[in-house]
Amino acid sequence: MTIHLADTSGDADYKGRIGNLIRDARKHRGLTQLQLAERLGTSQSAINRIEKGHQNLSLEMLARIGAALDSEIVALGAGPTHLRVKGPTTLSGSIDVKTSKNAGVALLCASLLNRGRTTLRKVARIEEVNRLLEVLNSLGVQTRWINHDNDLEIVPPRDLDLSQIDAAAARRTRSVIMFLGPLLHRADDTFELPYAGGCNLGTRTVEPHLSALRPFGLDVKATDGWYHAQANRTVQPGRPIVLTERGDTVTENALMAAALHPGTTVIRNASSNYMVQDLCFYLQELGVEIEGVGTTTLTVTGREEIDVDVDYSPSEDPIEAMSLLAAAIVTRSSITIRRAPIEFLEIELAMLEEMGFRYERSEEYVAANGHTRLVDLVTHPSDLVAPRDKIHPMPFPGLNIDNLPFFAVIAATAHGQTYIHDWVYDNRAIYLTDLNKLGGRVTLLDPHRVQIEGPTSWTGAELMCPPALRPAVVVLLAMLASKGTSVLRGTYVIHRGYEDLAERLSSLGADIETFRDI
Ligand SMILES: CC(=O)N[C@H]1[C@@H](OP(=O)(O)OP(=O)(O)OC[C@H]2O[C@@H](n3ccc(=O)[nH]c3=O)[C@H](O)[C@@H]2O)O[C@H](CO)[C@@H](O)[C@@H]1O
Ligand SMILES: C=C(OP(=O)(O)O)C(=O)O
Repeated sequence: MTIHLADTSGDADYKGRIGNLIRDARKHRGLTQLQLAERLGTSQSAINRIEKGHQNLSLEMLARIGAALDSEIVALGAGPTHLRVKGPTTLSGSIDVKTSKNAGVALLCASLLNRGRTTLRKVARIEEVNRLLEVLNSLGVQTRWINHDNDLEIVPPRDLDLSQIDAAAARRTRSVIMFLGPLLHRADDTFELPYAGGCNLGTRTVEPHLSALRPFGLDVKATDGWYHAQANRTVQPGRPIVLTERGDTVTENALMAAALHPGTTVIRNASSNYMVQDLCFYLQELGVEIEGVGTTTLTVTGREEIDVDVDYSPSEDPIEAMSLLAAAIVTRSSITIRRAPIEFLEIELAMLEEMGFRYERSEEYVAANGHTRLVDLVTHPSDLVAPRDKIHPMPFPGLNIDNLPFFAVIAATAHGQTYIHDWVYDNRAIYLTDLNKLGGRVTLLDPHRVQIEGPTSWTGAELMCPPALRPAVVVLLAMLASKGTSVLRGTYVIHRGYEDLAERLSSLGADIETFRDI
């Protein structure tokens, strides 16, 4: 993938300017061209060409140069990125599923419980994680990517300082709400957090979080864009905490509050979803006792203080695995999806089988967290038919709500009419009608239900990313199957949850270019 220009100054001029920046940064670091080449595993003549502006540079190479020179100037952070997709594509080859966004963000929040060093292995290097790292850094937490495997080291300070919190970063992610559980124990009696942000999926209540934390003595009022929290540490849960919704992050907040509460807490109607399980396994490594992992009743015996150097490997992302399955299905491709967390995909695969999807799966093996069952999946081009019944999500072990949008693009390739019922989010189904701009026939019956008529003859078009992660990826996948050139603008929303998705699809044979307006 190559950076292209949308301005009039010309490609050569742009490459020359980048080359100058790299030369200046190298000199500033006191390195010779040869020394920089050695750091990058390339030749001195390649560095010479880059500095002279005679070399096309991939974003990955620019990132590596930035890391080698410890220099922001080649990070090219400014301006939105867009994708240009040429189709239709047939994919081939193998791809590994990366670790999940949702476990990643939960574990970053949970690291605040620990006074010791947390090392997280192969963390998804995505914008959602970057925003949380910015917030953690602003509290005085030291974080460091320690190698090219995306292993991340987190060292909290003795005392957290919330006075300089990076509110701008915090407001771009909803996950910051999971700071409440740890901060209840680690902050002053009175503290403030900026309102949580994230994708535009309609109203997402925070009330279940507040009522789950109230039994631990946390009282939160929301005014002027801030949560004003008051912790009364003499209050302890006297009876089981019954969640009113089986939410993932609310369960995680309750777990984190319970982890530093030295008594035993019972959490009922807990989510047993994948990210909650990863959090439980991490907390167990910290010495917190948890019974019932994978069920809806969690019994947690916390600790007065946690000060452990811990090493944990979050598991692979079922939503990324589903995204890759959808990519294979809509492009009628045979690919191998390695490291798919099968226990969180079983219902999705059963539904796909009912629609006529053909695939093979390997023997199961265990993820690096020592618990989650993985398989390799080999997809085959399949003629799909619409399912007889509606497709709808349920809390785990149901069809995952974040996987539901992928069934829209899959249904659009199937013969017949498919109904999809998203009872969870007020706004997400609406964005699925963006598929119509590429030739889809998606009818919004009401804000929660769509009817999809297939099969579709996809045609390339230019559109903005819908302001929601999964629908944006769904549009990108339809573009892979679309005839001609498509442009997808403003892809931050995709980078929020996927690491190098365009590059990785390109490595399977997709024709995708990233470009910016500068
Ligand atoms: C960082 C993270 O882990 N994010 C996930 C988490 O967000 P998170 O846990 O923040 O999800 P929310 O609490 O916002 O719940 C999502 C929506 O579902 C509704 N709801 C949820 C549970 C329930 O039993 N009844 C009910 O009505 C909520 O009111 C809300 O409208 O869970 C969502 C639902 O699985 C996923 O889409 C998100 O990817
Ligand atoms: C809705 C999602 O996540 P978040 O909770 O980060 O908005 C998602 O992953 O699709």
